[in-house]
Amino acid sequence: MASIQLNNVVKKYGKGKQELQVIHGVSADIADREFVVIVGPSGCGKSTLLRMVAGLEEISGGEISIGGRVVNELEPAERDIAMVFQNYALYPHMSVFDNMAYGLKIRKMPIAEIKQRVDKAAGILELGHLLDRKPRQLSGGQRQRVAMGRAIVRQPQVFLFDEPLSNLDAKLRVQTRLEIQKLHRELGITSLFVTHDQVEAMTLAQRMIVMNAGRMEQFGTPEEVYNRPATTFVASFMGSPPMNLLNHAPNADFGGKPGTILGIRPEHLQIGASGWAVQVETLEMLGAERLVYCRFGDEFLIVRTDESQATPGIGATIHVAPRADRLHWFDAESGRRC
Ligand SMILES: Nc1ncnc2c1ncn2[C@@H]1O[C@H](COP(=O)(O)OP(=O)(O)OP(=O)(O)O)[C@@H](O)[C@H]1O
Repeated sequence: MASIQLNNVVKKYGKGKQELQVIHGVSADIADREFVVIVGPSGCGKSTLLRMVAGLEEISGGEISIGGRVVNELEPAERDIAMVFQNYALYPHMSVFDNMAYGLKIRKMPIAEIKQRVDKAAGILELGHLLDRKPRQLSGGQRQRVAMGRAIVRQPQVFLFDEPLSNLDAKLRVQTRLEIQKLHRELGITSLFVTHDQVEAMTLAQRMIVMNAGRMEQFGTPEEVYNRPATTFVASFMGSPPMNLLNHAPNADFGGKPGTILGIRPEHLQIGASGWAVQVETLEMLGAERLVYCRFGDEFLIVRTDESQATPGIGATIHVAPRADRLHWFDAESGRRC
């Protein structure tokens, strides 16, 4: 059993005048066997949070527990975790087998058991035919699988992934994403996965932690985060193109109170005979779907349509109506969902 508890975790770098707080009290309960993605823009503190769980960064305040045991003071090797990094960190002069076996050898595990574990991991990751190769003789995707194999053979309580797919091309990322999902289904090891890519987060996560500037904005399933974003930050970070956030123009039409922001996703706006009069500024043709960028008073509105609708011309005035059951309201000052 390896749940992970983050209890008001704080991280500060530097001392005195140089002090910089980068994590501002993050709390989250991650269940045994759960796959949780930490997502947020560059610099929001997601790697720092992961490295604190790993024991690679000291914790400035709060508590981290793994499997019910407080690990604040424990060395990385004592935490029963395995980490997969973005740059794979393979030993170039060692074969694939030796790269996967290395961590077990230094723990003085009997060679027969090492062989059995490496063979099993190589089977799961389809690396069996590559065990004699050196890393330079592998593709990027294969190297990434070796890095995962090295984590698997340890049979840890927890997997920590730090942007492991960011060096792969688009096609390989999708494929490796599917492999990681399969791996998690088969092994059921509690996993924390860091990415700045919201598509990766939506597709991999059972639940996700959305971070912004060192704070947790929301912790929920992909559906919750997409359908009920807790803040304007989450609303605009998750979803491409982002949710439209309108400050004033149409609020009164829907009984919006002063000091509120109306959120509406581009796919929940319908072009028709009635609704808000907006002016088309640009169009983006994305194969099956189209994005219509409109000027709406002094605000901007993105509408997502498809080939079933006539494409409006640039400069035209069109009418768009939001789906009344898909409106989101946020407090203008705090940005929090009302
Ligand atoms: N050793 C350090 N000393 C001082 N500040 C640091 C140190 N390491 C990271 N930071 C700062 O902490 C903040 C969070 O960094 P972190 O690497 O966790 O962000 P991130 O969300 O993982 O970003 P990225 O996606 O770019 O890797 C940043 O502002 C960064 O500049």
